[in-house]
Amino acid sequence: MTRDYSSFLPTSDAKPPKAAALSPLAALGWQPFFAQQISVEQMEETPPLRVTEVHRNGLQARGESIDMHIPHGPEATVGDWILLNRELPSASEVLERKSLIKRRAPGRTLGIQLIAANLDTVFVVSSCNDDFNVARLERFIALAFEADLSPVIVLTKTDQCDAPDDYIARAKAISDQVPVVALNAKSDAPQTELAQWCKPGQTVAFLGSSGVGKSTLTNALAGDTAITTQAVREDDSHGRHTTTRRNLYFLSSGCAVLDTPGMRELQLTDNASGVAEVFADLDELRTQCKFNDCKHTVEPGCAVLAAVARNELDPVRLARWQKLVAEDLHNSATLAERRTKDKAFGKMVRNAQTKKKK
Ligand SMILES: Nc1nc2c(ncn2[C@@H]2O[C@H](COP(=O)(O)OP(=O)(O)OP(=O)(O)O)[C@@H](O)[C@H]2O)c(=O)[nH]1
Ligand SMILES: [Zn+2]
Repeated sequence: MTRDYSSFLPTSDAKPPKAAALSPLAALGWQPFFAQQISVEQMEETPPLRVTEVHRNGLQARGESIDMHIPHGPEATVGDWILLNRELPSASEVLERKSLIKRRAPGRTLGIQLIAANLDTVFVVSSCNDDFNVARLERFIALAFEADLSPVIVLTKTDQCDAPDDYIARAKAISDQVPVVALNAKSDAPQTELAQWCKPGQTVAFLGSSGVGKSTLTNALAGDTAITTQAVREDDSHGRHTTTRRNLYFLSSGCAVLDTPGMRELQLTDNASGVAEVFADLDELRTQCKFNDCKHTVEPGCAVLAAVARNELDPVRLARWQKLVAEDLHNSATLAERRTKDKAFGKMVRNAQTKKKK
């Protein structure tokens, strides 16, 4: 039997297939992961809204034909989905997150800052110049892995650099799980080079220090979508006002982009598995050390030090790994201590109150 496949072949006047039209919610990044958390009745009663901005006095959130301010209440960050409580918006519920980027709050000794929720891809941006710093890239990548995200390294300003290949090689050496893209952010390159991660219905973000080209990349992806960078005034840890921004933009292509301010200080906390994933080889090697609690400094039978001695491991990279592990342990421990103290204090207060009532 001969089969006729002609109906599957493109006809001579075939036009390129159009991107499937997204529903209004899908265009905001609504995905099956969120839909399965609520019933159709709940969708009507408490419509889902996506948090597009975080302000000092609340959140800005958008849904189907809704764009509104939500007063403080839900513990949400940019990218979160909340179920709007129409009577009491501040009591709106936050849906379970697909991914969450957090860091230790800068300045303050304790506390966690939620940076972005429900991203699909995070672009870790650095430039082919003095900004380039392997330790900082590893830090951002550990943060992304810990957040359940697949990171991509983007190296900008290739047009201002004589030897971008050197930067590209160093970036590629960080992890074989992380693709590296090098480009001139001010050209057409971002649209094509980043296209595979910026599909309709996806949410992406750019993370990196100030001046590496995050806004330039956002604008390049936006094409003709007008993007106005809105400055948001926030209190910093010392009660001073600082101008920051963290906005989620919805591009006409159907992709959502989060533009974050430059982050130089990035302290990891509760990030052990993210660090282990970046340094997967070292994490494997350490299991072969003679002692379980080996610090890989002077111990006999240390498999890590043996690899250094055989020139199979760069001691500088080892030092970076040890620093991140130590920092994460320290920050996670102080936070856990604080939580225990808070609990103990709460109990003491409750006890005192019950005694008073008696
Ligand atoms: N030549 C060249 N200039 C670039 C490139 N990427 C960014 N720039 C320029 O670098 C400067 C900083 O870029 P921004 O996009 O504002 O950097 P940012 O990361 O958003 O910085 P913050 O807003 O401070 O976090 C701007 O003047 C850009 O035009 C690039 O690939 N090539
Ligand atoms: Zn060891």
